[in-house]
Amino acid sequence: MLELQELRRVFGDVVALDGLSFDVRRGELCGFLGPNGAGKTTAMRAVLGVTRLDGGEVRWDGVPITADVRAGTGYLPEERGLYAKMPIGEQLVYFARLHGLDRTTANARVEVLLERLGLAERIGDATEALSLGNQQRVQFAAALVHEPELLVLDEPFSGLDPLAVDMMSALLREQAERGAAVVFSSHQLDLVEDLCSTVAIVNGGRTVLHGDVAELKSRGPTRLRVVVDGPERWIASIPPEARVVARDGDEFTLVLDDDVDPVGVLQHARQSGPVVRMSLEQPRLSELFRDAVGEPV
Ligand SMILES: Nc1ncnc2c1ncn2[C@@H]1O[C@H](COP(=O)(O)OP(=O)(O)OP(=O)(O)O)[C@@H](O)[C@H]1O
Repeated sequence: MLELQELRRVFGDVVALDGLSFDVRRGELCGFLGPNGAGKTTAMRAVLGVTRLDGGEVRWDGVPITADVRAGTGYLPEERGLYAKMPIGEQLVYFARLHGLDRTTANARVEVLLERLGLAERIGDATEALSLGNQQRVQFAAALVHEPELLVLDEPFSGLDPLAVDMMSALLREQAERGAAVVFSSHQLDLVEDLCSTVAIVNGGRTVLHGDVAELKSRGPTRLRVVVDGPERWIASIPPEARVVARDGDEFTLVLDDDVDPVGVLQHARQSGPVVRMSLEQPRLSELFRDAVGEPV
């Protein structure tokens, strides 16, 4: 398991990490979220030892992370780095070999990965001949070609088309399923909600929400979606414990305080006119994010 414990990093007047803590277990796919400047890149760089810490500790399997573990980690850095002139297949085999794979295994892995990422035809092309999105696919392949136990990816999905997002999502899921601890930063909250088992949300260098996605959603406030025929009279008398957070024509979304009985709210609505449709819903991750961070993404 990867543990970030009370990480602290200061750049001049800026406190980039202010006691940031969370952990990622093997088999877990963790979305690392936070507004711009929240400290995600700095924290990931600290995990890899690319930036030093002013306090706190990164641990792997219960002990301070070693240079060997760092060297074996699959890392997609913010500043992407591929050899511009080298054919992508050769390059990936080279990275795999650096991580100790024999040539046959390296070749086989690279072939499969390029196929899975829709780049099989481009195996002999130089990086610089590829579009930026395709270069990113190659960079992504470079991070996981050696099947690392720990994968740390800085915004792997940014700027990718939906097909690439699907391909990379499937590969990331498989990495976690084979037992790797996977953490990646993203601003794509719906994608993270679908893909990740856990999330860590940071703001101002501190963790403001961390845990299992399903559990966090179930703990969030209940939402009631109601379609009422002729709702004007009802709206005027909705109790303050049931706040209308969205309206689309006759469809209302209400957030209910914990102690409010949705049935009571419904009965109240029925007195104003026929209720055409109603459903109880859990909050979206984007709402939990906004609540935790206190501002829009
Ligand atoms: N090398 C540096 N020198 C000075 N300040 C830095 C440096 N690196 C990061 N910072 C500052 O630390 C804070 C955290 O930055 P960081 O890049 O970790 O945020 P982030 O969460 O990755 O943001 P984004 O979502 O925009 O990528 C910011 O205020 C940033 O300006």
